[in-house]
Amino acid sequence: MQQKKKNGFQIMLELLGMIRPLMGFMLLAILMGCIGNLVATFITILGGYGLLSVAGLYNKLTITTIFTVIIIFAVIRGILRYAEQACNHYIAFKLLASIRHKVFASLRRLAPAKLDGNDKGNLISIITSDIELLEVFYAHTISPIAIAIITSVFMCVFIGIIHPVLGVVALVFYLLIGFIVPVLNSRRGREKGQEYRDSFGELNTSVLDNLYGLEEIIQYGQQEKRQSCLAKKTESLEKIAKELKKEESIQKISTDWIILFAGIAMLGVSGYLAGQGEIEGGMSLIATVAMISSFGPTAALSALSNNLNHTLACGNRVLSLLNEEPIVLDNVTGEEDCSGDIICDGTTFGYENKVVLNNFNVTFKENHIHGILGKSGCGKSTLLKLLMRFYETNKGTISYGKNVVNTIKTSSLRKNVAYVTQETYLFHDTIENNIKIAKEDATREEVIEAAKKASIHDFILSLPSGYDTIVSELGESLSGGERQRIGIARAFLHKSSIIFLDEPTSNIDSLNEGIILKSLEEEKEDKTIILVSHRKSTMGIVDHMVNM
Ligand SMILES: Nc1ncnc2c1ncn2[C@@H]1O[C@H](COP(=O)(O)OP(=O)(O)OP(=O)(O)O)[C@@H](O)[C@H]1O
Repeated sequence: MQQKKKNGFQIMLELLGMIRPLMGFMLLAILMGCIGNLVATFITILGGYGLLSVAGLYNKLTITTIFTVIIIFAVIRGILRYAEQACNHYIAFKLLASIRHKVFASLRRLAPAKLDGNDKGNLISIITSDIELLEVFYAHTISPIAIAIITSVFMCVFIGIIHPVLGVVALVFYLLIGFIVPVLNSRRGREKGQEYRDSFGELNTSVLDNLYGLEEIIQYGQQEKRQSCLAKKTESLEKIAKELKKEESIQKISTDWIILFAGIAMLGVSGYLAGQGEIEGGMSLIATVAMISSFGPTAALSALSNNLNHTLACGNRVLSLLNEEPIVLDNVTGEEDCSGDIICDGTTFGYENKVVLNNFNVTFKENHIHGILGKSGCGKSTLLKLLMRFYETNKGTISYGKNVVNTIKTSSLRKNVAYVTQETYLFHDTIENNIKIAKEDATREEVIEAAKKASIHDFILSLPSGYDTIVSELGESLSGGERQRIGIARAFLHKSSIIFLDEPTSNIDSLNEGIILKSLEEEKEDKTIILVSHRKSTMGIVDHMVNM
């Protein structure tokens, strides 16, 4: 899957676009955050006024009033903080659920062609951890940015009322901490953030690869090599994580240092202004306290830039998946009729730059059994995939009767064609449900009838719970031939007028093969069957042979 190069701002805008339905909650969170943070700042400022009052330098409010207001502010701060966080998390988890739906819909749209050969580990890390990390963006990024801007403007005005020069000093430091440090920091760490997410996906792919190939690894003594390969990937991930942590430390140290310097600068400038008689001496203390105590939101913004690289890299991977264009678009309004001969007319097709079929012509007559022979890799399975419209031809046409395949409604095509692939995948469910995925409303009798035709009924009855046996309980103990026969039972149950079978009997003994072939022959009266096989015995039943 191709990831588009986008800058952080573009990614943020796209992620923000998704928040529209929950805008009310977001504004509420920002409002509560602003009031909460200002209240927290004013607790310290009021403390400053309290000190001045005790020293006899301030007399507009009594110390009791100041103390009472501080307590009220503290309670308000607690309530608002809780409500703000609740609001942000409500938005984040609602959005994560909706993004997950969109990602699954997108995978459905892209399957099978775009997902063919795609590294599944990477997809898994997008679906799980990348989406999960977007929580940071929705719950801990958007409102802090807005809160930092609003509270900083408010504090600049407050300090500016004491003296405009002090307002400008405050503005300079807010900009330094809330804008310049995060921008520089995220610029340094952007590539690293993307690199970290990509390496994480690669590690997932490797782990999956090793788990699937466990037997081959043991058989050919590849354990050490594979282990060292995994260790290398883990080490490189750790290296990137360390570098990101280093950037984070630099950011933290520089922010703390600037806050300290801001306090000193404010004290110096306000002290100078007090010395010049421009402001009262006590106001110098208030301006300094206001400056130091108001850095919470801007400092949080600065700290955000560490995670922002990670978050935006995740956002980019999720958005790339959502925006990916499928190779074949489903036809939702087309023809329903798939009856008639299946005709390939000048069919030409290639994967990327590799031509597999070149001007291929054939007619598969209706209600006949057709065999396809050809050396390995010549394109037999590819032809079946084209007939299923998993891919589209580059030139020439494929038609079912009078209808060209891409004018046929995709759901009709799927309903009218049963396709047994070389690998039958069994889901973690009962044997019955595994067969019933071909026809969800099938009765037990229909399932048994299909299983008998596929010569798997007796085997199923020999299992501890028969048709109710859970496949995962059997683990790997189902043989290749048993899996294949379950796949064939699905095709019989599907009750479609067309059946494509790709090497259906490659793992099946001749006795069971005989039963299946006999069942297929019985079906041919009203079915078009296309069989790909290297086995002479299987080809014995075909009416028409195509040599590719
Ligand atoms: N998704 C894909 N992307 C790129 N190349 C592919 C893809 N699928 C198959 N191929 C290539 O296309 C060619 C035809 O593959 P195909 O599976 O159709 O052959 P086949 O005749 O069915 O082989 P076999 O008899 O071994 O099953 C092969 O060279 C294969 O490597």
